Amino acid sequence: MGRVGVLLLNLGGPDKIEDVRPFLYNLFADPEIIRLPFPWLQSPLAWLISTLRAKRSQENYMQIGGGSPLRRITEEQAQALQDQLRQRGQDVSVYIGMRYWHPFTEEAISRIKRDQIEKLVILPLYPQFSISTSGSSFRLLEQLWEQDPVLQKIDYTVIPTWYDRPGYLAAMADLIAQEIDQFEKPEDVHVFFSAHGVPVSYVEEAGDPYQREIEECTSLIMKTLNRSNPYTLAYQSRVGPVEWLQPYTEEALEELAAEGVKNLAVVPISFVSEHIETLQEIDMEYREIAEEAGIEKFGRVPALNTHPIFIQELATMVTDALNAPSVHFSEVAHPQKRVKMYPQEGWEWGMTTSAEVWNGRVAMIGLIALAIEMLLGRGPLHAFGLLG
Ligand SMILES: C=CC1=C(C)c2cc3[nH]c(cc4nc(cc5[nH]c(cc1n2)c(C)c5CCC(=O)O)C(CCC(=O)O)=C4C)c(C)c3C=C
Ligand SMILES: [Fe+2]
Repeated sequence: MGRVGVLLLNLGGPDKIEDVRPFLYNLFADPEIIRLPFPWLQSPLAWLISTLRAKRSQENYMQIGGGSPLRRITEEQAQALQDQLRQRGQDVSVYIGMRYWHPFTEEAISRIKRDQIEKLVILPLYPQFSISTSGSSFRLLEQLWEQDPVLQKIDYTVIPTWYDRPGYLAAMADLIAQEIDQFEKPEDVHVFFSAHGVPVSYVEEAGDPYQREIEECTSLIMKTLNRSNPYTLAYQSRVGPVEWLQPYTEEALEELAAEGVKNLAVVPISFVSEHIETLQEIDMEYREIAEEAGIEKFGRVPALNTHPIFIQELATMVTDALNAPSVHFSEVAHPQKRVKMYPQEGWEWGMTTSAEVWNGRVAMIGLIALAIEMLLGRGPLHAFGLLG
């Protein structure tokens, strides 16, 4: 085998407070996050949403020290994985490709080309597949491959999803057991899985397997834990006006408290590193909601980060993938149907509901843009060079 590389895919997060707005812009400019029928609308809308959301998001990042720990933790995971593979006699270089912030996927690809990697394993750091996460990164890579004859010479393989791998389940069960054993009566603790949500339309209309994989994953973790504790699964971090997967975490917490649950161990389930949604949303916002509702002890199971069993499993996945037939983007990147963010999204000509909805939206965007322009003296019209 020639030079071997592993490309770890992740979301990326703002390193410092000034990065928050451009990070949000990159996120909302991704058609796998907001899909619009007119591609030309994507950038202005991303600009508008990121500008409107930046202040609130910055306040949240300020509460966790002014930036995301994601880059540091992903670098630690990459180093630990490289060490583990080298201990197993596999001379492998590990690269990090973030979707929305540095080091960007494009930067990782430049390094992979510079190092003349001949065999590449592509491993998303998302245990469950979603169109909005692993799917988005695979789409980007597929486009880079299509444009670049040098990349086309690399013998690559993709690991699309790995929520059911024994080492991952064992590491999660180990962290949960450690947390519930800190309670006075471990057998009474309610295990509360909080997964990152996605809009319902991703699952129901675009065929995203995310919800099914999350449900199977929680059940497999509980089997691996092998204790009789009751458990609940809910979804956090919804954004925007559409319906997301339910139950929502805040409502499920209040319901459990109303049922008399006093001891809770919250398990972040869809991501393997600490990040803003564990450190700020769960540890601060949801803790407050739960305690106000009557939960007496709110424990939080840490994210895997560099848990040794987890790192060993990543290494095993890489060696297994090197010995198995290759899996290509065309087999994993495409949702079965078109993603719809809104029920009326599909365009139909004529005096139709969809035309009314889209006329209304365009008018709303115009009004909001005008309001921002009038309030701030700067706004989208300046940004697009329409005003001096
Ligand atoms: C598996 C995990 C994730 C899924 C699924 C996911 C979908 C998804 N996210 C947004 C919008 C935002 N996500 C943001 C941050 C963020 N998202 C994930 C993971 C998943 N997202 C992580 C790990 C992070 C944090 C990165 C960090 O800085 O530590 C943000 C920005 C933060 C904020 O302003 O709240 C937004 C916005 C959508 C719309 C979506 C599915 C369509
Ligand atoms: Fe997200």
